[in-house]
Amino acid sequence: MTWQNQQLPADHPAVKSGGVGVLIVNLGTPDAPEKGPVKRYLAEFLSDRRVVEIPAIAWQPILRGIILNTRPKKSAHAYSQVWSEEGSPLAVITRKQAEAMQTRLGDDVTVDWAMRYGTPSIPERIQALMDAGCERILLAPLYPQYSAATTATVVDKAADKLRTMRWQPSLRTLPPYHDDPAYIDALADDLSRQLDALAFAPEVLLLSFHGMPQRTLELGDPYHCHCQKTSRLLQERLARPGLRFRTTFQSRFGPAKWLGPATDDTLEEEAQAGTKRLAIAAPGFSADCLETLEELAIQGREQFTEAGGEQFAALSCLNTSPAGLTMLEQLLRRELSGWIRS
Ligand SMILES: C=CC1=C(C)c2cc3[nH]c(cc4nc(cc5[nH]c(cc1n2)c(C)c5CCC(=O)O)C(CCC(=O)O)=C4C)c(C)c3C=C
Ligand SMILES: [Fe+2]
Ligand SMILES: [Fe+2]
Repeated sequence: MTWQNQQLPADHPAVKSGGVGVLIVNLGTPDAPEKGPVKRYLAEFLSDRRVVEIPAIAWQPILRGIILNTRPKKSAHAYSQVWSEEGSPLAVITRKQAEAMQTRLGDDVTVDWAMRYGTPSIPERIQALMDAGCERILLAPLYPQYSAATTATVVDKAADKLRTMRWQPSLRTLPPYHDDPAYIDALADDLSRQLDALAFAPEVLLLSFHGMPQRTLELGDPYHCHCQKTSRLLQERLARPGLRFRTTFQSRFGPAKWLGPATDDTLEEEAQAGTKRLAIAAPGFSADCLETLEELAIQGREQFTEAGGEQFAALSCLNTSPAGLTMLEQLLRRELSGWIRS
């Protein structure tokens, strides 16, 4: 960053300028695994019109009258099962990813992190980057597969903040990277390493992506196609004798039809069909979170073993693995091109 004060008149306020910032963003998480904080978080998340595409006049009474009075207790219990000493896994891992990027990218850039819902918020961190002199900001939503409910809503939130600013930073956004060789290589390396380290050889590797309403596919959201392409490219790289792949969608929410096949149904179906050894990976999540640590690793194991399966492993997300960080550095450097020395 450049201090330009020496060029300013003596009575001019101090201004920092000329810096480059990176803002890594993930979905968001409650501040504590308790009913109140979970309710606040869900109220913000599920009021986003990009997430629940039902007119507010119909949706808000259902959300406020039913969902926010029932779900927070259940979700808080689920969060309490995965919460760590340092906090919510999603927030902790995202912070560590940002710290690692700061180390790798060096002093040319200021790296920060934010959550789309909850804290630290996108507007607060954009302001902090501006205050630190970053006139150029690379906004990096860590969603390999684009969806309106994830990637687009991050950009919306940043734009809301920019709308309030007299002196706006220049903004770039990290494109989806679902088929980027750097991403596929990182997943292939990291998942191969994890498969090799298992005490058993799985018959099936289930690749589970977060679900979306089926309607989003019909409306033109590329999410489903991005997930299928990631899955195909990854399968080509992970092929090994005796290993079969399935691509599934998890975390169904609400009564509408969601993308399928559903992860939970598939776990049961596989066990009932005689599969005894199964591993599951979640390539669409950049960081382990409630959806992987509780829904897959805890509930998924129960579903599989109760239906007759014997050996089950939930593989970790890229998180702060060397392969994951190297990929992230590569993607960020590419998008920072022209802004920093390469
Ligand atoms: C990875 C991409 C994600 C997509 C796509 C996505 C869509 C989506 N999610 C919901 C509803 C919920 N998701 C919840 C948690 C959650 N979702 C993602 C990611 C995607 N969601 C993550 C990383 C997390 C974990 C957050 C954490 O704190 O660890 C939840 C909250 C938890 C719960 O109560 O079960 C809900 C609700 C919808 C409706 C949707 C698409 C329209
Ligand atoms: Fe979700
Ligand atoms: Fe879930």
